[in-house]
Amino acid sequence: MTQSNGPIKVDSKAVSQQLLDQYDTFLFDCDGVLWLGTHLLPHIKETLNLLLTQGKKLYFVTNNSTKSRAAYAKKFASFGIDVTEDQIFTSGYASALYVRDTLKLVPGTDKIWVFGEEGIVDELKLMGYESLGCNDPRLNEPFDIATSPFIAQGLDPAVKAVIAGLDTKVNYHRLAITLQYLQQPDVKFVATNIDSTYPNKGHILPGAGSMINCVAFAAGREPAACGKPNPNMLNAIVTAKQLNRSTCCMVGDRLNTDIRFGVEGKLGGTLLVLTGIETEENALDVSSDHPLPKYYADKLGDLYELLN
Ligand SMILES: O=C(O)[C@H](O)[C@H](O)COP(=O)(O)O
Ligand SMILES: [Mg+2]
Repeated sequence: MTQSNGPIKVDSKAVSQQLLDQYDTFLFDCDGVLWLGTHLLPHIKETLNLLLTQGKKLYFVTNNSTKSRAAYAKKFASFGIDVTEDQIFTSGYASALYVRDTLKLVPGTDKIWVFGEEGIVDELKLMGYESLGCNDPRLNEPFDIATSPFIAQGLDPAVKAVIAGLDTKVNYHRLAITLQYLQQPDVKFVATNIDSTYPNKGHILPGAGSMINCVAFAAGREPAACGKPNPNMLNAIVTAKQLNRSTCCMVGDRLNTDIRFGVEGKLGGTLLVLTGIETEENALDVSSDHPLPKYYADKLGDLYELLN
């Protein structure tokens, strides 16, 4: 059933075709839209192929910073989906761009402390930056102020920024040393993204924002958050790919990141899918603090199923 005022549900062949006809470019969120962890959602491959056969351009815009763009290309390949690195944008990449283009840190001289995973380190490395923290095995040791090498050796004065993101190895040692850097007033504080939760198969798990808030609260500081809905991330994509915003559609599973990104970024359309974070009730809640999508669907694969 479609709504006359508010989001239109993609629940018929006509609406599915109407949606496809309006846009020449689709920006896809990944977690909760394409997959849940290592589980590919139904008819994703078929939907992407359908769009390609209709001549659409496809880009993938994820707030998940745990993998680099190169690692994501491999993840797509593992599902038998042919996506190249230059179609992928991550919040880790957006954070590295921020360090280089806004903070203007000097590669080879300035270092970055990473409270997060490899995806951030790899993107920084491509820009010539050395990072500390992340998966340094010494951080896996239980924290003891008397024995922590990070406390004993003191802070590295070359560290000029902390980048914080989703860290599935989070522990007190990582939190404690990250806080030491954040107590330095000249060390900038960068967050990959603000997602409070992360959808996996059958479970909603703590997201990057929940971990970042822990160190932000301890430090009494507010980070610059680089992923969706930050317009700088969209500007970077629009410029790199020379996109016409009015013919782009953002597809996501979260209102306060994906749909806000599309609406405030003045993209022609937004499609919310219900395979991740949001429910149908949220999608239709006109009293919501967040912008509502133009369209919503139970799942992305419905675009394909309704047309076949
Ligand atoms: O907490 C996180 O980092 C996010 O919940 C998650 O990984 C977001 O990924 P996206 O849905 O943007 O692909
Ligand atoms: Mg998502």
